Amino acid sequence: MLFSMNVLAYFIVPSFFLILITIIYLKCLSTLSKTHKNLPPSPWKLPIIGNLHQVGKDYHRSFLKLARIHGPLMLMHLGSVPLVVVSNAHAAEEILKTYELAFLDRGESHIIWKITYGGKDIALSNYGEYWRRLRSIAALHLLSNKSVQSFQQVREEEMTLMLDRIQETCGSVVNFTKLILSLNNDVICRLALGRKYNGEKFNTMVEQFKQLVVAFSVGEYIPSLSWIDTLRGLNAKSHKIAKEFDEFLEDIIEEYARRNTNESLVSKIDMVDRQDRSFIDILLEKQREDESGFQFNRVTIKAVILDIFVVATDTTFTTLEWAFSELVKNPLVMKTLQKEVNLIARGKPKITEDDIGKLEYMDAVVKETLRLHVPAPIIPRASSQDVKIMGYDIEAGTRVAINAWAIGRDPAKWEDPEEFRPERFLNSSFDYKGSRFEFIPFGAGRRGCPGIQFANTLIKLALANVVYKFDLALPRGEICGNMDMSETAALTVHKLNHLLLVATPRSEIKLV
Ligand code: HEM
Repeated sequence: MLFSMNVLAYFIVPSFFLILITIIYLKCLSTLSKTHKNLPPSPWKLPIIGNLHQVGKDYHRSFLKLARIHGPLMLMHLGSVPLVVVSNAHAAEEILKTYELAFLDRGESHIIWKITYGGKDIALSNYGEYWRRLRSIAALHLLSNKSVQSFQQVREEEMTLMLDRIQETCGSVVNFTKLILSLNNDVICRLALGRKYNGEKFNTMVEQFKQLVVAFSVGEYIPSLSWIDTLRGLNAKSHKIAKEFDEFLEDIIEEYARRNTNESLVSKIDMVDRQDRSFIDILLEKQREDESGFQFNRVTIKAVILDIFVVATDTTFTTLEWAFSELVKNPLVMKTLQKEVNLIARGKPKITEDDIGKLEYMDAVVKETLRLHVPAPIIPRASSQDVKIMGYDIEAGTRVAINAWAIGRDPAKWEDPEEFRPERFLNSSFDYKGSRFEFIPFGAGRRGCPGIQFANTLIKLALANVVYKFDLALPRGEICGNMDMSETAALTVHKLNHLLLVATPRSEIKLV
């Protein structure tokens, strides 16, 4: 007993204090080194929730409001998650170009990961070999110029259907929002899945999926409170939607796989040469061909299709909706565009895809729409290493939100930024790829959008043909200048209220 008391007195107690002092010392050292870091300016924050209370539903606006006080590179804390918000072209250039390699990840997001097979798609997978392989398959075989051209017939057929629907309204009110939405969905379904899916069940499934992508998850920012998500039913809901989508895609892929197995070798060769193969056809073929050991399985195919479906439909649809709205709101712009389209069409019944490249003013109208109504207001990235940006330390694992919406209307770069003036893009060096960082609707660099050509072709084809064939006006003689342009933030920034227009066929005289 005496011996054990001695051991306690001479060894254990001093050792315990020694360990305690070492821990405290190391903790102090790490805090000291952290505080010695030159972190970007931050808004004040509350315990546990950090800056969450300062971010509204239209987060791009909340971020800009705070950036006006704290600067173009601002560090926030959403719960326990550090987030750097980038709000001007110079800071965006540092992230997307100068130190691009440090910012090629997306960061992991609970709910989205659950419904996208754990980030196995192109848009969410972190930078690395898996992403590189997927991205190159998409760029070379799904979204290349050649591939986009091969779907010309699908686009033109769907566009003709839309024009016929407008024609049938005989000058009464048309819901343009619904028209554009169905044009987009039908084109993308036919390209990605091989046929149209637009029944009530399918539309609800897509809508619920999009809502989940932007659903606020408490557990994501405050892990200790993740039980709230379970209580709110968010986890169950995401599980249900993921399962529904998975079964839907699984059935389609299985149908394709069965069909391919039954086909003779000759018809398989025919398939490769066919111009209208769907993305599933192409992906299954890439899976069969792959001998590199690349992890290309059913899940990969489903994730890629899901990706394209979600990113392609909403962004392209939103751009068209805003473009038509701005054209109606600005009659002079509409007139100039109609003049250009008439000149190129020379009385032909329709504008074709071959005409589109000649429409310079149209290009400026699309760019101005994307500047003022950038569909994806925030470009998400994450840092994979410690790096210094504009003299500030950004730690590895920090999420980054590039506020493309704020950058597109920065008065330091744009004269009268709130005005819709396509002329500012005429004879300018702006392209869609983000070579000038005050205009980055498609992001920039290695992770920039691979769907630019795909989106642009459909947007310009639809715009050109509608304004060529119809004069558009607001219903009940409403005045264009007072047009409702309120926004709502969902997966992308939409018009809050549907776009209702009256379309009058243009007379033959006006078309030549
Ligand atoms: C107006 C239409 C569109 C806009 C404004 C848009 C915008 C964007 C933006 C901002 C990004 C992130 C870029 C970055 O991190 O630098 C992105 C990524 C992506 N977009 Fe688009 N997009 C559009 C249409 C499309 C279409 C039609 C497709 C496919 C058919 C598509 C496929 C993708 C994919 C796969 C990615 C992920 C790229 C990666 O992470 O490597 N997008 N898009």
